[in-house]
Amino acid sequence: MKAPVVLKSGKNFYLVSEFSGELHTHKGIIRLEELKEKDFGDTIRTHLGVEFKILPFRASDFFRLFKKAPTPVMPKDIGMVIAHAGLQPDSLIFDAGTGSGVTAAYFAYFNKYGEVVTVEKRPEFAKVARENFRMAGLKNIHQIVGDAVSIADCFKKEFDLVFLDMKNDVEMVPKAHSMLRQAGFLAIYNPYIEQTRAVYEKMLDAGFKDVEAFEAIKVNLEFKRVGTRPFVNIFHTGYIVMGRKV
Ligand SMILES: C[S@@+](CC[C@H](N)C(=O)[O-])C[C@H]1O[C@@H](n2cnc3c(N)ncnc32)[C@H](O)[C@@H]1O
Repeated sequence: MKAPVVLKSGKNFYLVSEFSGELHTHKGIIRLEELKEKDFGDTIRTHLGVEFKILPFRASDFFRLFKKAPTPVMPKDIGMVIAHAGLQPDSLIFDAGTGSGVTAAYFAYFNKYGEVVTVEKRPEFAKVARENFRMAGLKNIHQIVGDAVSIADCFKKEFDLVFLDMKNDVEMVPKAHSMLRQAGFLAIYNPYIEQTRAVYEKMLDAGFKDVEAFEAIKVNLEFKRVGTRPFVNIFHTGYIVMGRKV
């Protein structure tokens, strides 16, 4: 078994990047050298005797265990974009801004034979994302540090999907139209309604078709002895506007 691995006890998860030193958890200290003799599915104990299950680091852990710089997009929203765009695994994707790299990582993971170009203007965030991509073993991501608005001019009509989660997204809309191949999709994520309306209108102006604005709300079910009811951890994350170049 090789690093990285995930240690799980109840609802607590830890990402371990090397099998040396100590991991201080809120349930006690784990000597990481002991992991060298273990396999996935085994358990390891803290000095207080609490067991942690050893699991592989998978895409389902990206959102939970990536180091966070700016707030990442949640899997429920990324999943909507991937399905709505009918993403094929050999696509060319433009992602701006990179932020913590969660969106770019999911795009790269589900785009095994393709490439992701991700652009971030703040070098310190790009560094966090780079480390996340390395931990996740993702090799099909190309990082650019700079302003996506000017970098967009360097690309031709070659992208299958452009995803924007950044400032100046309205300004990016016509540029995204030029960068997309025929039948390619633009998806824009925004936490606020005013900005969502602005990009929606700009997408219509720029010639995008089938433009839709929506929100994905995840409602969990709580099963109790007295009955079952819905509960929502986080009600609102962001609005997504999607349109197609046809
Ligand atoms: C909310 S974060 C993106 C989170 C990312 N989608 C994720 O899932 O981890 C927005 C990022 O856009 C970057 N940004 C804002 N304007 C930008 C621009 N014009 N060019 C490149 N990056 C930009 C910010 O620095 C920030 O890191």
